[in-house]
Amino acid sequence: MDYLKELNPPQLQAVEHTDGPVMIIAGAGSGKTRVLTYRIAHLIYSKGIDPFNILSLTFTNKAAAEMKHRIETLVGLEARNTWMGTFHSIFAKILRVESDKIGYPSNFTIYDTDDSKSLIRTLVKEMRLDDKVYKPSVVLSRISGAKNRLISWQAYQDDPYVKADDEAAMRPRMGEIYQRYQERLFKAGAMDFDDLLFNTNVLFRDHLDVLNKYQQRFKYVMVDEFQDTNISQYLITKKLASMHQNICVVGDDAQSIYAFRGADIQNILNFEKDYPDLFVVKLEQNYRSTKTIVEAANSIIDKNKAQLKKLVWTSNPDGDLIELIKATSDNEEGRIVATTIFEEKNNKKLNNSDFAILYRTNSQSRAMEEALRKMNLTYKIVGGLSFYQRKEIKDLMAYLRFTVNPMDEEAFKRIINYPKRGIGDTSVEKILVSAYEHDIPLWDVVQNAHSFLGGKAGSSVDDFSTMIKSFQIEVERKDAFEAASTVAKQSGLLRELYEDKTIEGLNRYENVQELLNAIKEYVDNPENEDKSLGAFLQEIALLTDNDQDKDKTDAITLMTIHASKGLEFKQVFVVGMEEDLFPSQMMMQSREDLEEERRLFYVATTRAMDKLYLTYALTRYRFGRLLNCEPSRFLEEVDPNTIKVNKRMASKEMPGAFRKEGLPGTQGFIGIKKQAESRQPIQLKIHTPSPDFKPSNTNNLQPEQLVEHPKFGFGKVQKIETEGLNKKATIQFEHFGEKTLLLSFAKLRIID
Ligand SMILES: Nc1ncnc2c1ncn2[C@@H]1O[C@H](COP(=O)(O)OP(=O)(O)OP(=O)(O)O)[C@@H](O)[C@H]1O
Ligand SMILES: [Mg+2]
Repeated sequence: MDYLKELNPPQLQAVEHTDGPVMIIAGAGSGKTRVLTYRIAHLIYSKGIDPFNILSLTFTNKAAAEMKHRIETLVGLEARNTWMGTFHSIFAKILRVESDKIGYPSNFTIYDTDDSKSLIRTLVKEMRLDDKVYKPSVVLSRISGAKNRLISWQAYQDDPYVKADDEAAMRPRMGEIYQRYQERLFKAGAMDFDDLLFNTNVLFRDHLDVLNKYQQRFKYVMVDEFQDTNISQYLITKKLASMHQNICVVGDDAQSIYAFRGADIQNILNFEKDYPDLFVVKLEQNYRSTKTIVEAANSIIDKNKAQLKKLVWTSNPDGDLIELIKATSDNEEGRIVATTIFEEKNNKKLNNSDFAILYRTNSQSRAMEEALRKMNLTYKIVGGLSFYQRKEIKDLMAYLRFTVNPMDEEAFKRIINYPKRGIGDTSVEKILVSAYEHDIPLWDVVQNAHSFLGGKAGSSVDDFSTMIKSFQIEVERKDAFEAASTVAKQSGLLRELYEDKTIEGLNRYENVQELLNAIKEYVDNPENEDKSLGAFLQEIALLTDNDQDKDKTDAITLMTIHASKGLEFKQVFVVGMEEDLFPSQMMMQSREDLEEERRLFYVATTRAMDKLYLTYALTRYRFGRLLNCEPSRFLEEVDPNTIKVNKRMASKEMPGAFRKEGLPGTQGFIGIKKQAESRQPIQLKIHTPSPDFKPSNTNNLQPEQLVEHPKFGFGKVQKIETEGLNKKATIQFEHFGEKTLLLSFAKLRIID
């Protein structure tokens, strides 16, 4: 076959070894995803396997769509019939068919994070607990963590260690909330994201006939990004493949970046134990990036202790050195990135889509966006506050959800009095409480609410339920688009938005129209067999933030590093390379955390094909304050032979104010500049803190005291000044000269 020529010998081996368990653990850009794609094509084309018998699990829906598309070009339209998608979307599809086995309606709702938090907030209130202690996000992450480890609420409550943990955290009633949360979800005919995995496990555990059906169906199982599967995902996959044992997993332990969500590197190690006759393939040649980038990435990941050693090399050209760019502020960082893209585009005749800007946290996009807009560069943000998280969209979606599943409590809360129909919070609470306490389905209570509400509120609720019933008839008779259009109009939602003539109001109106467009597109797409509203809603609930690049115009991609996994771009900017931002301050509790941050840095650098830029700012607005920043320790870990300081920017004069201030972090990198220009290996004079380094309380710091700074080393305090709310210390450092540091940010150890 011709397409097999597009593979190197080990890749070919992996593609042709179709039967029995196969594992490929290999570095970034070595063609793991390509192997999976070609393997599926090969199964269909050469082995005559029915695409319906092939299951492949990808990390994002976007990755699945891309793979499908590629397979289609290799073997034709038949490829559409393979089962391909994220764990969540595939399992939701199965659960929809089998829901009755676990007591759920087939049109169950999928709660997103906001719905889950809102439910938790309600529960905490009902239980009269302090919502500062039982913060919805904290409670949810605790529940989510338990579910990802397949700990049911019963097991949770019975486990003395878990209990002790919660008691230590002053949350003794956590187990009870978990229980109530599950009960309420069940009553609402709803599952949260974690339930999609948890309940699939339950389904397969308790219904062997169902398991057997899917085991027979999935003769071939494949998993991409295997390093980021959690135990719950792994168990389901293993069960599904256990009949035919034709399972192929590919991944890279160096790119495992979801430990905080329960992903477990242990899965890779267990895989060898679970399948003793495992066929292991090594891929070592990187096809994606230049030599410089591959060497830099290798030098970064080398610093991690916990990793499976592997070789990554490339026969690609050396390419340009990595450019290190220093900016005085986050806004200047944005401007430099935008200007550089503008110039590179013109010089090298590149498209916008050849560029990506990657950051550690979503909020960093703002400065980038402003700068790109000023230069008229088209961009798209992947993730962040996405279309489907906007209020007006959630409102209409809630109407649609409630019509399809009138037990959906969170949808109910959103729409019962929106647009306003004179039903106050007390009435709503009464409805919810009677449903909950008397264990009557919410919809039944709503339909009979006039009996206990009376007055205006009672008749309003009556009108509401009559309206919903008329929507339900629409949904039964019509396709998703027609039904949704009726709902948008007759609920009063469109009118409400239409009457708001402010720019924001107009935008919201257009957004709702845009949602209707999307539903139309869904209905018109021949690939979607089920054109019902229920089917559309399920598809939307499973769209992860990472998938929403609907518009296909040529745009620069802005995204978090987490979302960039598996992707590649000609030129990549990793911005905000600063201590406390990347590595993230939030995530730095232990050595393992630092290693996970480093793997994230490895993922970021390995997205680049031709050119990589690392940028940092000396000041940045965070948490509503202007902070001084230090360059990230990761910058020192990159092989100095692969990096240079961007000369144009380095020679640019910094504004006077910054020069005088003598901001921390500048000195070491001026060192870099000189040496990089003469192409010598870079030696940074950054101080290594004493092993017992612990920042002291500097409230009473006095002149003449001796201090240690983690980067600048030892120094003597010259003077202390107060400016507004900020206290500054001028310190004479042994090797770094005099520096003025803001005491609220500088980490100093007082030496007594
Ligand atoms: N044998 C090959 N010949 C030519 N190009 C190849 C070959 N193998 C892989 N590539 C190309 O190299 C790039 C990286 O491949 P791929 O995305 O499959 O790598 P990966 O190992 O999945 O990377 P990641 O770890 O980042 O997910 C792609 O553009 C792919 O088309
Ligand atoms: Mg890949």
